[in-house]
Amino acid sequence: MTSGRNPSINRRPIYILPKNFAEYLCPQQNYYLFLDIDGTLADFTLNPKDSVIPTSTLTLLQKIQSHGVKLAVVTGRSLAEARQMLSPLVLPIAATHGLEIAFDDISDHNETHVVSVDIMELAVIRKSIIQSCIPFDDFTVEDKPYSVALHFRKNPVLADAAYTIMIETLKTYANWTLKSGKYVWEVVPKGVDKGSAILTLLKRMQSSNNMFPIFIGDDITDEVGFVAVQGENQIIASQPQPLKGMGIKVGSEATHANYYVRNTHEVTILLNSFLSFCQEHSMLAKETVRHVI
Ligand SMILES: O=P(O)(O)OC[C@H]1O[C@H](O[C@H]2O[C@H](CO)[C@@H](O)[C@H](O)[C@H]2O)[C@H](O)[C@@H](O)[C@@H]1O
Repeated sequence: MTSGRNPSINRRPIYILPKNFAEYLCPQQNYYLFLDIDGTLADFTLNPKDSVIPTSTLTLLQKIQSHGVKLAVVTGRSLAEARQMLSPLVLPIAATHGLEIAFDDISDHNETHVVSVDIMELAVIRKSIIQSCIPFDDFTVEDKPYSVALHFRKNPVLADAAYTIMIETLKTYANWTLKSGKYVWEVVPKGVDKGSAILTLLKRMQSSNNMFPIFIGDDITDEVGFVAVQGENQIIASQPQPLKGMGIKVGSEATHANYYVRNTHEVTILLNSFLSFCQEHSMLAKETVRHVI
C-alpha cells in the first residue's frame, strides 16, 4: 500500500511491446486516447512542483491530435496545474481526480465541477494536517484548490504515520474521502473518480458510435479508469454496445488493465507507434483519394 500497490487487485496484464503498439490498432476504429500525467507522461520527482511533461512528449501528442485522434487528460493534478504542465497543448482535462472537468478544445475555458466543494472546510482540514505534520521533517503537504495531498516520497518509512494523520483528520468530516497514490495520501471531496470522469469526457467528445477508448495510467486511482474504458461495469446511455476499449497500466504490478508497459519511456515509444499508425492511415487515405481522382 505504501508505494501505491493495491493488494485487492490480482489480475496480471499482458505486456505490450511498445514499438509494436500499432499492430493492436485497426483503421476502422475511432480512437479516444485518455492519459494520466504523473507516472505516465511525467517522471516522478521528490517535489510535485518540479515535475514536467517533456516538450518532446507534448509535441508527440500534438501530432497525434492533428490526425483527428481525440485526446484528453485525466489527472489528480488541479486543473490550473494540468493546463500549465500541458501548455501549449489544448485539450479536454478531467482534473483533481475527476472533480474539475474542462472541455478546453471544444469551448473556451468551459469548466464544470462534478460535486460542490466546501472551501472553508477544506482550509480547516489543511490546517489540521499541517499541524499534525510538525513533528516530522520529511512530509510535503501539497496545497491544491480542492484537495490536500500529504506526500511521503522523501521518506517512505513515514507511510503509516501519513495514513494515521489523514484518517484521524478525516474522522469529523463526512463529505471528504481519502485516496491513495504513489507515496501520497490525498483528501478529496467524496463522489469523484477517474472512471466517471472518463465516461463524462467520452460522452462530450463522442463524434461517432465506433468508439474505442484507450486509457494509460500508472496508479491506484487509475484502476477505475481501466475498468471504465474496458466496459466492465457500465454502458454509455447513447452507446448501443458496451464499450470495449483498452486499459494500459504503466508498471508491472497487478491491475484491472488488460495490458501494460513498463515505464514512462515505454509510454513515449508506444505513443510514437500510435503516431506512425495515424500517419500510415492518413497516407493510405490520401492514396485512396489519388486513385479515385
Ligand atoms: O493522476 P496523476 O496525474 O498521476 O496525479 C496523481 C498525483 O500526482 C502527483 O503526485 C505524484 O507525483 C509527484 C511528482 O512526481 C510525486 O512526488 C508523488 O510521490 C506522486 O504521488 C501530484 O503531486 C498529486 O497532486 C496528484 O494527485
